[in-house]
Amino acid sequence: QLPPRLGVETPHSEALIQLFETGLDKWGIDIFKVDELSANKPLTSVVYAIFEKRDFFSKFCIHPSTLVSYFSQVEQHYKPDNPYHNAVHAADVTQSTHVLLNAPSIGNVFSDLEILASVFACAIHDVNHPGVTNQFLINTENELAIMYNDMSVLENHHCAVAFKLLQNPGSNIFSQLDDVERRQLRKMVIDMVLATDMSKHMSLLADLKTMVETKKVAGGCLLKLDNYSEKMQIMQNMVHCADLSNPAKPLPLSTQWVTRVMEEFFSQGDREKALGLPVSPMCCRETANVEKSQVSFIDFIVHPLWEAWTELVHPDAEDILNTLEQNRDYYCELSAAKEAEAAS
Ligand SMILES: COc1ccc(-c2ccn(CCC(=O)N3CCOCC3)n2)cc1OC1CCCC1
Ligand SMILES: [Mg+2]
Ligand SMILES: [Zn+2]
Repeated sequence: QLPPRLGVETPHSEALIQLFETGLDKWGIDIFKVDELSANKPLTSVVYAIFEKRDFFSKFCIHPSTLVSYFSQVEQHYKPDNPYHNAVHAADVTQSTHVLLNAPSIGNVFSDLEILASVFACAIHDVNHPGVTNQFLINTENELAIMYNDMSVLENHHCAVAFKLLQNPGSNIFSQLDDVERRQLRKMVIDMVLATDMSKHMSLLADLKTMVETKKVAGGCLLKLDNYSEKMQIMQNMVHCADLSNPAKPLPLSTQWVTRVMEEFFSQGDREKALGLPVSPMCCRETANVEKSQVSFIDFIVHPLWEAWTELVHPDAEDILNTLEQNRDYYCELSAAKEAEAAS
């Protein structure tokens, strides 16, 4: 028999259905409200709503109860005590990618299987995140760093956990795919999740810029990309953009994410201090300059990436880039005001 609407038991199901009716396809849905209304099952409810909206249940013969069984386990494997890397972040990145996929200029570029892979990759991209960086795991010779030989340690772990959970009884949402599709999906998901490792950022962005230049030459429209590597480049950058989309969301959402990521960094800094390790950049709660860090993060990482993405899908992401630039100015002014206050 069918699971509850949106796959989650909550006293606020009507309000949640309303919120998805108006906001699921919008950049800037209040994902923290989704967390509240879904009784802290934001990921399961967001994935269920997207699968329903994209008709994935029938396209891929997925029984709703199988989806709920699998993503409830995935959701449980996101650590709720992480201020940042928790199921709300996973739901946020998944819903953000769902919106990016709706851009008219990439409307007919991706197959249903590629869209399924992208949505799935986002949902699981940080599963079982320990709330510390790859560098911390390497520096402390954590068993995960030993397991993955210091290479994209977290991102390899997220993939492995997600695919292991698929093997639990009644949880294999891909059981009705044929072997070729299942192998293709697995490869696409691994390629996307491993690309969320910040150490891949510069090469990913360089390739995106090259593609944008080529696209310009080809008369402005996105070619019907035929080879896997070009398509995968766009999918990897799309998921990476969504993973780095906090500063490009409406300010009330963006500031909440800043508080959360800093809290997670500061607790890592506390642990490094207690271990007698050098405290990582931006992880010292006494000396970190939160606003300045956001401005440099936007100037050196987020804006260049979103500028390239906006060119690729021109003009579909103009509003997102504008919001990013407004938010950057806000943090810049806040930083200057703090400095002025400190000087007075
Ligand atoms: C809301 O603010 C942020 C939101 C997201 C990020 C961010 C950076 C890289 N990623 C991708 C995943 C990754 O590689 N990480 C996860 C964060 O820790 C570093 C390794 N995500 C950074 C953010 O702010 C910066 C960190 C402190 C001030 C500037
Ligand atoms: Mg990650
Ligand atoms: Zn992430």
